[in-house]
Amino acid sequence: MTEYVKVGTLQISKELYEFVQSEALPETGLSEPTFWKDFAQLVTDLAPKNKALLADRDAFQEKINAWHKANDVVDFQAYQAFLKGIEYIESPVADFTIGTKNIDDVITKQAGPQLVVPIDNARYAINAANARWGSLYDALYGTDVINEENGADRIGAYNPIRGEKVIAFAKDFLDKQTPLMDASHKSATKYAIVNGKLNVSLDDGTTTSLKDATKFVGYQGFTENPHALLFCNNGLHFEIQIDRTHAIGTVDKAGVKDVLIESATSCIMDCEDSVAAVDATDKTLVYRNWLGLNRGNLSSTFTKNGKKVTRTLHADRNYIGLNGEEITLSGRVLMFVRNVGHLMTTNAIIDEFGKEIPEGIMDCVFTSLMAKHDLLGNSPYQNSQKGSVYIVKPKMHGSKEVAFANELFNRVEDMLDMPRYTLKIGIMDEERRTTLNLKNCIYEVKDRIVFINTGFLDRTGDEIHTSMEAGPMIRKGEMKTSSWLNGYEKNNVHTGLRTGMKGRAQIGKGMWAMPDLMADMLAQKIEHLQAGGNTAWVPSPTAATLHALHYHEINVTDVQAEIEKETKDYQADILQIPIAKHENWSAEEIQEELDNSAQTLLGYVVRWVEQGVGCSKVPDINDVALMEDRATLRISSQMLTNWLHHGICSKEQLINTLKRMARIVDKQNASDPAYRNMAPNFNESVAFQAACDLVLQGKSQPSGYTEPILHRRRLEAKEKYHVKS
Ligand SMILES: CC(=O)SCCNC(=O)CCNC(=O)[C@H](O)C(C)(C)COP(=O)(O)OP(=O)(O)OC[C@H]1O[C@@H](n2cnc3c(N)ncnc32)[C@H](O)[C@@H]1OP(=O)(O)O
Ligand SMILES: O=CC(=O)O
Ligand SMILES: [Mg+2]
Repeated sequence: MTEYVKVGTLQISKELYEFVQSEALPETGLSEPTFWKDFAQLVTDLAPKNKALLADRDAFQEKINAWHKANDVVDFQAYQAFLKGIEYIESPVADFTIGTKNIDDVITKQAGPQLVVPIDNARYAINAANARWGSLYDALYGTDVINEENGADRIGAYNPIRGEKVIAFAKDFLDKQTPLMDASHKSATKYAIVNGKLNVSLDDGTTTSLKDATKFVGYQGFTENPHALLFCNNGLHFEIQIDRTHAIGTVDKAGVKDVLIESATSCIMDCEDSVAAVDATDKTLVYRNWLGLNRGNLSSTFTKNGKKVTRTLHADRNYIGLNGEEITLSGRVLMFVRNVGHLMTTNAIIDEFGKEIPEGIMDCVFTSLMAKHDLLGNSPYQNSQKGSVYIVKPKMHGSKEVAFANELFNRVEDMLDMPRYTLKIGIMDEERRTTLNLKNCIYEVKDRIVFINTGFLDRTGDEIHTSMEAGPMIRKGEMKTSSWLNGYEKNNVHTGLRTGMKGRAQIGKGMWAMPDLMADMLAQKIEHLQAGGNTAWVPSPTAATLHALHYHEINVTDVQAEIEKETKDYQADILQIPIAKHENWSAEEIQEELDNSAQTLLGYVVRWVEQGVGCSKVPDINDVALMEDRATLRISSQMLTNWLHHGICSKEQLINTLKRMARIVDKQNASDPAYRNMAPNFNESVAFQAACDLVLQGKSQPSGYTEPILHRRRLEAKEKYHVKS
């Protein structure tokens, strides 16, 4: 049972209250009574507006459902006119350019990977903050980028055959991005700095230098014996690291032990879809970790490979420039924090009417409050060099909801005594009404926006839910190549560029959701840059290091300059509903799709509900480990709901599929001592019941979101299994 402290008209969970009083508020210059008084007023003023916006969502959905029941979607003109008539498609505002100021260079000048991490996991979150720099040798050695042919397997201790392949790959990278005049880095025997230039001795006794001397920018150590050489290419850095006493350096002709890559330039510390935070205890952990990141003192101690490790934030990296000047590069990513959207309420704080307050309002206040410590220099490290706080706001539908976020940000700035537009916003373009009205959405925050990003996973869930009544949807795997999705991706980049984001903001692309398939990522994710994205999401630091290689290959600014010339309007593509021509599906194909969705859904839900894990690697039907979070769950649950609704499968078939897949998921988790089987007592399993709710009640879930059911069932599980809340 949550214990509350009454402060003015609010009741605040004791745990959260004490955390704010003793850890978050001190050294912010804010007075506690004023803080809570302002907080109460904020809730009084904004909670009703928040509620009204949610009612608008429901009203739109009802109208759309009714239209589909009464009309044939093939009549595209009528459909488009209907959406305009109900103002689901808004009238576009006049052309404008964003005017955001005080944005860090990472956003305006550096194209690079964006890592996402569940913030409730301190070990991962610190790792993510430190993922600015990553070892190329480790990223190659540990993943399938280097194949296991000809004895190069990954098993056991260091395999020199594999090591050779790693080194060859890395030297090919050097030859491509920082080529030598008439020689390969593979022939280098010594690197030195002579007269402010890189001098490379070769194994034939000659010396050479770089083809483009400007790419070499600094070093560590001595000119005769540097231990790090710093290069910059397309705005991203990397180091050749030299150590002739190191196990790898000793067998390398030039003593090279590694290539250190500037990897995740920015990172999203996620309070949303990758965490399971359902009550005051969970939310306090989320806020405490974010505070620790902003105060620079978050640490995590754990045992790895039999050794006790304490992980803390990395310091900056220092080099000597070619004129002897000192160069300092950040040792950490630029941190964004993703708040929750407008939907959920939280029992961590109860308002004057005895009601839970909107969680999005609470997140905005507290994540901004923690970030004030960064602004005030209460940390040995600085996140923003420009005095900004970077908040990602997900799951907004249309421009009125963005305007509401802007109002909330204004109010929070006033409350926390921050200059106007300190709080920057990243808009997730991941709901259909935002995609269709993206220009208007950007306009509402034109002086604080720093990114738009295609959250294609949520967006796919919303596509299915919005058009639930239009017909059965195409299979999950076909979504990627569908017209609406391609139109949506293009529209995002074009709208960003037309509103002046080139050189001013991030235009981001979505998550690589197969964390173990790094060879495929390396082959495919370059498309995100070719499509004009100056950042794209990766699930792990290793993926960030490998994805960074793409930014060395392609100069995104040049790509954006080309795309800027195009004038196509993508609305007609975006409105192509992905209805299936299902008549040709065989029984096997249908069952295969049901199995696949049911397996990933159960594999994710069981850990969420029973263990409070918000992001998991779950094997699909082909044993490919997929990153599953609440957005991928939204897709699989809405997919199953849609097929059930349109009679592609029966309820009995669906439940039998879930039961069969539950047994498989139980087996997959057999080695986890904390795991509770779902089979055979399905009625006893809170997780299995949650999965059934998600599918059977999917039609009535707001926008097809999974949060309401997950939260309810997680709270039930916490009570049943006596987990502290
Ligand atoms: C649609 C959307 O909203 S997408 C955004 C939400 N998704 C995410 O945030 C995905 C983030 N990624 C993750 O949470 C994880 O990578 C998962 C759950 C997918 C896989 O986790 P695991 O199964 O533990 O991964 P795995 O065993 O391969 O790797 C663990 C190691 O990698 C590190 N790691 C993995 N992912 C991350 C990450 N995102 N950030 C930092 N470190 C990470 C861990 O710290 C750990 O290293 P350590 O032992 O030195 O601490
Ligand atoms: O948040 C990301 C998404 O794809 O959804
Ligand atoms: Mg999302």
